[in-house]
Amino acid sequence: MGQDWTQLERALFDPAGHPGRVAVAEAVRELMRAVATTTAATDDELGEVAGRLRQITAGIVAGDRCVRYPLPTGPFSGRVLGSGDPVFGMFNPVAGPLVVTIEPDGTAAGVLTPSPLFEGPGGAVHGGYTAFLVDAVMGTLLRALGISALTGTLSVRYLALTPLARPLHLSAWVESTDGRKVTAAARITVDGRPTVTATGLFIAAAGPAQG
Ligand SMILES: CCCCCCCCCCCC(=O)SCCNC(=O)CCNC(=O)[C@H](O)C(C)(C)COP(=O)(O)OP(=O)(O)OC[C@H]1O[C@@H](n2cnc3c(N)ncnc32)[C@H](O)[C@@H]1OP(=O)(O)O
Repeated sequence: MGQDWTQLERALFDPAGHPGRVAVAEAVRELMRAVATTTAATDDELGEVAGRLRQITAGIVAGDRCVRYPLPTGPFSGRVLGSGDPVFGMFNPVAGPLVVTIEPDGTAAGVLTPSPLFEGPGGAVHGGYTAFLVDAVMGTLLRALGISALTGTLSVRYLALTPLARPLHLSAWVESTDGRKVTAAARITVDGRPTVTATGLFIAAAGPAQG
């Protein structure tokens, strides 16, 4: 494996260097969950909250893109430190954030308890969301292995409903490489039982890595 992310990149990426941005993202995550699930607040109360929230938003001033720090091109190992991306990003309220570690054996392992915001059929996790997670873990693993690649084809097999409010254990590994085509695989396990398996055919960049 390459050099440890913690030595080379932490100063640039560590969310500890941006406590205000991390705190506001976490507060908004909690807000989104409360808004989507509350049965206690009345419609009038929520209408009044909407007005206050719009004032806060106006004070923050939205941009066009998420704030993210440049990705290392790899190889790297250890805990993935996300900034603005929608899966790992400590600055992104939509992100879990998923905590993923690149293991010394060249695999990825992570854990996330999904928010009710991603509820799908049967009170379980939405299948599009689990597909999103496995794609991101495989893509990040490739990045950690020094391969800058985009997903060409993603195949997801849903073995069983993935329950909400339980820790999802994600893992990913590389199956094979054929020129620019890299096949990775991933799995989601809940309480020791696999609920999702996936295969990703990733196409490595022909030119220099993109951030
Ligand atoms: C801190 C946090 C870190 C975070 C780190 C970030 C990780 C995030 C991970 C998220 C991953 C994503 O969601 S990525 C976003 C979703 N993906 C995309 O938007 C990709 C959109 N598609 C494209 O840009 C393009 O079609 C590419 C790059 C996939 C391929 O175009 P290309 O580079 O011109 O490829 P081309 O020369 O035509 O083909 C090369 C070979 O690949 C095959 N090939 C080409 N396309 C495909 C395909 N879709 N599926 C299968 N195979 C394909 C061809 O048959 C050929 O095989 P042969 O003839 O050589 O045998």
